[in-house]
This record gives sequence, C-alpha cells and structure tokens, in this order.
Amino acid sequence: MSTAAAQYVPGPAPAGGVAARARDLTKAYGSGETTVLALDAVDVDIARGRFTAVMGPSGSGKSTLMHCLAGLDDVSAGRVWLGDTEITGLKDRELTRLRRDRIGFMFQSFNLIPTLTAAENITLPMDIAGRRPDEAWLDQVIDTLGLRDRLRHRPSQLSGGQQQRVACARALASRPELIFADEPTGNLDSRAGLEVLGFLREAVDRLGQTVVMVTHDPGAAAHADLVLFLGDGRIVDEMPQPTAEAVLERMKRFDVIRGASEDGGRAPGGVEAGEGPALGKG
Ligand SMILES: Nc1ncnc2c1ncn2[C@@H]1O[C@H](COP(=O)(O)OP(=O)(O)OP(=O)(O)O)[C@@H](O)[C@H]1O
Repeated sequence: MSTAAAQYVPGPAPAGGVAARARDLTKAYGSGETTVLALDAVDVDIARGRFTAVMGPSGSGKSTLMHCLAGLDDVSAGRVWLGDTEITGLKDRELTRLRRDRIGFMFQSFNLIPTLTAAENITLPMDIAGRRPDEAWLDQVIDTLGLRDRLRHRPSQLSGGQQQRVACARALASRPELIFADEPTGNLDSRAGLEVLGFLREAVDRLGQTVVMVTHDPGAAAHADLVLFLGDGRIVDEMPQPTAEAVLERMKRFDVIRGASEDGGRAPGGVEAGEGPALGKG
C-alpha cells in the first residue's frame, strides 16, 4: 500500500483543499412516471491531492455523480464547483473550455486515436486547445508512467495496459486540477490493472494530482485514500484508508439491503436516509 494512504487523515479537507464540491446535487432522468432519481441531494467534497474512489451497486449513481462533477451532464438541482468556480449555470462553451483546461479524463475504453502515436495521443487535448505542453512536466509524466520507449508506437502496437498508461498520461498532460477515471481498469487483466492503479497512486503521491475513480472492484478501491459509497443516489458511507477486504464487506451490505427490499424489508441491516456521515458538509 502507498505511503500516502497511510498518511491520510480522515476528516474534512483543510481550508482551500477542496478540488471539487457539490451541494444538494440532484439529477433526475426522464419525467412523470418514468422519472429516475439518479442523484438525490448529494453533498460531497473531493479533497485536493488525494485519491478518492466511488463505489456502489449498479445503478446507484456513480457515473452520474462523476459526470455532474465533471460538467459532462447538467444537474436537475443543486450546485457544483470545480475549485472556486461554480460550474452549474455555465454555458456549454465555458464548460467545454473548463473541462479541456482543468480536468483530465480516463475511461474504461482508453479512447485513444488509432492513427496517432502515443506521443500525439498524449498531447492531443492540448494541441486542440492550442496550448503548449510544459515539457518538464510532460517528461516527468512520461517517465513516471514508463512510456519513454513507447512514444512512437500507435495504440494497436501497445498492450491494453500500455494503452491505458497512454490514456493516463493524456489525462495528466495538462496538469489538470482533477482527474476523473471511470472504471480505468475495467478492460485490463489484473496485472495491467494493478499497474495502472499504481500509476494513478503515483500521480497523487509524486505528482500531487487529485484523482476521482469510479470502480466496481474492491481491490482497485483499496488503492484510494478514501472510498465513497453510493446507494440509491445518495452517499451512504465513506471509508478512509480502505482495504480490499473492508470494501468487499461493505459492498456485501448492499446485497443484504437489496435482498431485504426484495424480501419485503424483512432482512436485517439497511441503508437509510441519514445513515451515512454528513459527508463534506460545512
Ligand atoms: N441517460 C439516462 N437516461 C435515463 N436514466 C439514466 C440515464 N443515465 C443513467 N440513468 C439511470 O440513473 C441511475 C444511475 O445510473 P448510473 O449510470 O449513474 O449508475 P452507476 O452506479 O454508474 O451504474 P453502473 O455501476 O451499472 O455503471 C440508474 O438507475 C440508471 O438507469
């Protein structure tokens, strides 16, 4: 395990130490009888310089939370900030610029351009934005990710793990305030997945980055400093300094709850409104 996880001190982030924040964040899809409440008045603070994992059963709202925090999806109610900038209410063009300049993304599917080399893929978002990369930073990122001898390769000439490392470098290239990773190990075998998680960890520990990762994998979540658990569109629990075993045990409680609801509520335990901590409030 990383040293940063060991140094992690639970509790609210220090003043000015919040990379992203949501208050009363509510997201509904559809209307009328078909309305789905994907997020239900979520309050959350994402601590700067830390690695946060988001877990929860399928359909609990993980991707929706990430999309709303990243300005990829509009919200139904509530407010979202990136650093000190409120993003709720920004116009599309402003949001596009904010995402491009201040946020890095990693997805399960890597999303690399097949005709470009690794080096070109890494700097593509900056090239589109007309920004020159900080060469010293880029060198550091490339070396940290062990990509130096792969820069001229095209994605098809790289393994899945190497492709995801290129995607990781692309997310880091502009030195963003926040990196969102949606199931970044979902398409990788366990060894390559571990490697990518190690690099995300290093991005936080050595490069001072802030990472939010959505995952289904307790082993992946164990690389984070803090795990947020979503249930039915609410943050129902959090776990600092997670271990895979503890995360797995916590996830099992969701199964108990699901069993309970299918069982007419007779099974023990339950995630109820107010059960979780008052996360990030105040
Ligand atoms: N575009 C959409 N239109 C309608 N409903 C949606 C849409 N996107 C998400 N939902 C619903 O919102 C809820 C939360 O979805 P979300 O994808 O955020 O969950 P998740 O926790 O990421 O799930 P998974 O682990 O399966 O990826 C689900 O009930 C889902 O069906």
